[in-house]
Amino acid sequence: MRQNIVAGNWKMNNDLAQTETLITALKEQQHTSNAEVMIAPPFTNLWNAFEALRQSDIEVIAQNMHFAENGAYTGEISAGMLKSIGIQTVILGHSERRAYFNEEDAILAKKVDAALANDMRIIFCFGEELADRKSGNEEAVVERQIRKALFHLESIAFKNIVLAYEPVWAIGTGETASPEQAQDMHQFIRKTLSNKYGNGVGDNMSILYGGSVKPSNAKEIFSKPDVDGGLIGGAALNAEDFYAIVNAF
Ligand SMILES: O=C(CO)COP(=O)(O)O
Repeated sequence: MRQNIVAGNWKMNNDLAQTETLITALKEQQHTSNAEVMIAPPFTNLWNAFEALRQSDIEVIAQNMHFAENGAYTGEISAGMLKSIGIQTVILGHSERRAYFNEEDAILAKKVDAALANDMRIIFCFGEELADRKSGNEEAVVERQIRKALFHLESIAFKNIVLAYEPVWAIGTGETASPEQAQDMHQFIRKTLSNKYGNGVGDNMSILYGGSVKPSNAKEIFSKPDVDGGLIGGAALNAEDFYAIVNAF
C-alpha cells in the first residue's frame, strides 16, 4: 500500500549512550504529519532502540543483513536474528554497501529473497552516480539496478517493498537533486514497474527520495506527486531536524 514514509538512516553513527540521548529527544517531538516514521540505528543499538521505542509510533529498522540463514559468515547478521529481536524492516542496496562492500546486483537479489522469505519489509535503495547523470544514463542505470535485483520476483512480493531513489552524487554532499529531478526519476521508476507488472504495482509503490534532504528542502521535495517520503542521513541525527522533515508532509 502506498504511504508516506520518512526513515532515518543513522549509518555508522551513535554509540549506545548517544543512541539513548537521541531517542529521548525523538520521543519529545510532535508528530503532526501522516508519514510513517522509521529509524535505522547500527546493529549494536537495535535491541536497545527497539525496547525504548516499543510504545511509540517510530519503527526501528536495520541497515543491512546477510542473505544466509546462519553459518560461517563472520561479522554478519541474518534476517532470522533481526526478526528474533522484533525488527521487521531492513534497508538493502544502499550505495555505501554497493561501493564499499562490493554488494552487487546478484548479491542484493539474494538478500531481497532472504528478507521476503522471512516476511520482512525491504527498503530497497538504488541510484546513479554523477558520471551516469552527466552522460544522460541515469534512467538506464536505475532501470538496471531495479531489474537485476527485483524483477525475478512475483508481483505479490512488491507489497513488502519500498523503493528509495538515492542519487549517489546527492548523498552527504549537501547537493540535493532538484524536486523536478526527483519527480522525473520517481515517475520513471513507477512507469518501469507498471510496464513489467501492471499499474497495480507501479501505482501502489511507495518511492522515497534520499540525498541531502533537510528541513529547508523537504517540503518542496515531498510536494512532488511521485515522491512518497525520504530516506534521511545526516539530518536524521538531530531530533528537531528529523521531525521537521517528518512533518513536512
Ligand atoms: O544516504 C542517505 C540515506 O540513506 C542520505 O544521506 P544524507 O541525507 O546525509 O545525504
